[in-house]
Amino acid sequence: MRKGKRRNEFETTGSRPMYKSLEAISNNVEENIFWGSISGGRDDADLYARLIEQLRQYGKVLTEHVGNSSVEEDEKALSDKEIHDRDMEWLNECDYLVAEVTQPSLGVGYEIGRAVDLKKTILCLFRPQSGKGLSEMIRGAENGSTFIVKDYKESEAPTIFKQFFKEEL
Ligand SMILES: O=c1[nH]c(=O)n([C@H]2C[C@H](O)[C@@H](COP(=O)(O)O)O2)cc1CO
Repeated sequence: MRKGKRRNEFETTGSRPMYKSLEAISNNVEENIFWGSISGGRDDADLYARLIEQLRQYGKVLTEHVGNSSVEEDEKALSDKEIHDRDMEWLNECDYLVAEVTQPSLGVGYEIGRAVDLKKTILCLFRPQSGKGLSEMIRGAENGSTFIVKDYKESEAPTIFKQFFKEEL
């Protein structure tokens, strides 16, 4: 697990931030978030599910629904406001954020902006082989510490996650 140096300003070594869920505090688990396109297009949904599976090694993934093939149907049970407010609550609770940004998504872009504002630690993953381009507003936010952008192939994801969670990226 990652140690102190990239912790956001609300966290201090040895104590849990106040906004974490009681479950996470009592079980002493990291809570992480995975983001990927939903309304923006589901072409990469199977990839999201595989990445989420890998992320489970590093703590609880609060947003597992992003990889579910039935997510659009499932989320119909909630209002837009409920989805937004739930996701913002998870954002407040979480330790680290991973966004697959190859498929452009307004929601993912919005969430990344909110996460930056909350001084969270963010990893954005982009696949150049897709032939798509990544927004300069994402690539240009890279700071080598709390906002990491990695061009990758799926086969490289395990190593990238290992390095990210060990603070070696
Ligand atoms: O039903 C939803 N549930 C949900 O959690 N989201 C969040 C999680 C995703 O990372 C992100 C996707 O945004 P978009 O739908 O604009 O592609 O927004 C988005 C939607 C649909 O907009």
